[in-house]
Amino acid sequence: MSAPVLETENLVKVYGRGESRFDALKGLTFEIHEGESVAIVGKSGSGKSTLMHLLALLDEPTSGVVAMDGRPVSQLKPAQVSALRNDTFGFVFQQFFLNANQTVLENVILPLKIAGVSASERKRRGMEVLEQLEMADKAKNKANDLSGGQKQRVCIARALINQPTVLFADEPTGNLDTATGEVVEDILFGLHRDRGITLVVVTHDDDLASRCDRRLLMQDGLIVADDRGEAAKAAGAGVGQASREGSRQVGGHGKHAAPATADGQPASGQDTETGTKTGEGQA
Ligand SMILES: Nc1ncnc2c1ncn2[C@@H]1O[C@H](COP(=O)(O)OP(=O)(O)OP(=O)(O)O)[C@@H](O)[C@H]1O
Repeated sequence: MSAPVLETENLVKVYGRGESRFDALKGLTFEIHEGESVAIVGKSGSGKSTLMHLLALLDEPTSGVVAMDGRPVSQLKPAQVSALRNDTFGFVFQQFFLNANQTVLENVILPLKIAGVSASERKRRGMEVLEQLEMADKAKNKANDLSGGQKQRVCIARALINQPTVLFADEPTGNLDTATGEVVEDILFGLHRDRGITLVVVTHDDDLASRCDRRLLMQDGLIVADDRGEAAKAAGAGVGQASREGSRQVGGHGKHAAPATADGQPASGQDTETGTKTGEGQA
């Protein structure tokens, strides 16, 4: 089986303190392997989004380890974490987080702008990815003019612009009607199948979850089931392997080891995060 791309060890997240303390994650140890599609499922409040934010390096754990290609993220400087996030991850959110007043193309190329890519190269790559998502004809439209499904395609295009190895999607079909949601699902699983992108999806949608290789069921801050599909089991990755393997020490360096940022430049990923979180309502 492929190498783990993400690992956690005894991951804990506590919000608040004193009487308002809330233990959102209570010590999670598991691995996500390169090329897997993983659904994080569970009731509202069980900790799904909290877990995704920690895996995606958008938030820090209270204790425990998140490791990327075997390297604990806590060993990296903030600028390195941001660069790693920007270079390796793509994000798709239920709420789209598009800038309503910018064009489709401008929204899609924002991560490249932050990364300092030249204007001509930005446009070339932006149009390329819009073509892949059959949205090139809308490149000059304002993001606000699009339908929900079109907006989510633009979000996927933006998520792909940096050629991520891991795509995180938080309720990607949550704002879409069933038919449009299926189209978006097909795009995500097509990327997973054809490009080997690792897919980590938080969802309440059983249909979407069932298309993933693996489902992590969360309950009260714990993973209470790690359900792998038959194909994964046949490949020797039966249920329980994650927790057995997870107890081993994480360390070493992999191909996603932090990019050199010795010059201490501001993290492009951090900026990207700000950029991708530009809510429509704020635009
Ligand atoms: N910033 C915060 N401060 C305090 N508590 C928080 C914070 N963020 C989340 N929580 C709490 O942590 C728990 C887990 O939240 P989380 O958003 O991870 O759940 P979820 O499973 O994704 O829920 P949903 O399906 O409703 O989105 C919830 O009880 C939530 O109220």
